[in-house]
Amino acid sequence: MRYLTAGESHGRCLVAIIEGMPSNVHISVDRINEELRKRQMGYGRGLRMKIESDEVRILSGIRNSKTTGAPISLMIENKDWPNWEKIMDPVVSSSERMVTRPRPGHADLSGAIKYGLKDIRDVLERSSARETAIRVAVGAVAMQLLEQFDIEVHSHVVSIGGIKCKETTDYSKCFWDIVERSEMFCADNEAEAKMRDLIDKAKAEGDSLGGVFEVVVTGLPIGIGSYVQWDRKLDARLAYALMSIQAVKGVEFGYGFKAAEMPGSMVHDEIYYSEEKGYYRVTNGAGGIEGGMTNGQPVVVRCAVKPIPTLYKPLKSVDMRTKQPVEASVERSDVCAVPAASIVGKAVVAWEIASALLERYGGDNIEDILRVYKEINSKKGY
Ligand SMILES: Cc1cc2nc3c(=O)[nH]c(=O)nc-3n(C[C@H](O)[C@H](O)[C@H](O)COP(=O)(O)O)c2cc1C
Ligand SMILES: C=C(O[C@@H]1CC(C(=O)O)=C[C@@H](OP(=O)(O)O)[C@H]1O)C(=O)O
Repeated sequence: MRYLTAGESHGRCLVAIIEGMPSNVHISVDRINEELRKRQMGYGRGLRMKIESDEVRILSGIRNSKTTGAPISLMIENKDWPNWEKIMDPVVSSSERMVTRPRPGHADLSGAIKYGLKDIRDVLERSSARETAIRVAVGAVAMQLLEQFDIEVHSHVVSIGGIKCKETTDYSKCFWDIVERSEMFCADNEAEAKMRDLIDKAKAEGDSLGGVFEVVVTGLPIGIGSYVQWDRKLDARLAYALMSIQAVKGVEFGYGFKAAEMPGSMVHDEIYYSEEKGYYRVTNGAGGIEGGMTNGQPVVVRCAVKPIPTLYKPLKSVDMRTKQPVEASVERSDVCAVPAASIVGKAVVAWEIASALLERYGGDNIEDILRVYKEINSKKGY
């Protein structure tokens, strides 16, 4: 499967085209909108989230709530568009609110130089994480394919600005209920309260914060992904997808960077076999992936998100018109978007897992794929 997105942050809308989705998969629009709603949540977001109330419109490829096998096109309208219509007009030129003071940490400076753009607006409009709204819609379609196989994708906030949640490896349904009830997607109320205070402090000081989120995929069979070619390794594909999220600066699986400090005897997950379970493990240091393939354990991947680049107390910059020292531009911004990023993470992981699953079990319609899937996975051992 593949998809592309288009659209500017303050343009009319965002769109995506999905290609290669099998037919007869039941798709609930409410389920997509639920993910879109969650992406808008999280303490620390700016005023833009009060303007937007994202809802997907399905333009093609789904009829009577089922995929037809044809390309699926999705659209989300920007409610902010009427406020930007003059500035963003595709035909009539406007020099209103030109941006010439690049923000350190954003795409502004390199983007303007690379594309030869005088107005940084032409960079920020597309580099903006507004684009992640449509990626979440795409991911919510992939999640509904995975649900046919009882594969679930979840995410939660692990830390913000250095404040960490209690560690957990309990990925039972009840854990997810707790996370879903929290505005910050954090399962630790005490930590969440401290995170909110820290966000208030950063906001008052004109600063911003980053953090860490974790995505967990449960219900996976052995053998999704492959070791035979570099670009088919599932961990590599997931890392690529996650690193493509605006502000994600690090990815680790299982014990991740900690494994580099531990002996092999404590890192690797010993192998057991029983008639009832087949091959199984009792630990998950590998984060569910060995040799670029799922090993039957939950996939556990964490992402480091850097602090938001736009600061209300701006950093030093240079005006690209005059080359004089100035303060970086600031229009409006989030202070912290780690909870939102965790929902985007969940979406891109769902997409990669769904794509790799289809490569493993093939088929043009969901019934054929499920038949092959059940036949292969009914064998407990080899
Ligand atoms: C959900 C989300 C919301 C974001 N909101 C903002 C924001 O309000 N202001 C800002 O400067 N950056 C924001 N960012 C981060 C920038 O988009 C990102 O840092 C920028 O595109 C540069 O890309 P890079 O950080 O991956 O190098 C956000 C990121 C995410 C994931
Ligand atoms: C619009 C979204 O996030 C935006 C991401 C973003 C950036 O630079 O990445 C900058 C801000 O844009 P604006 O200046 O319009 O407020 C955020 O609000 C969104 O997440 O839907």
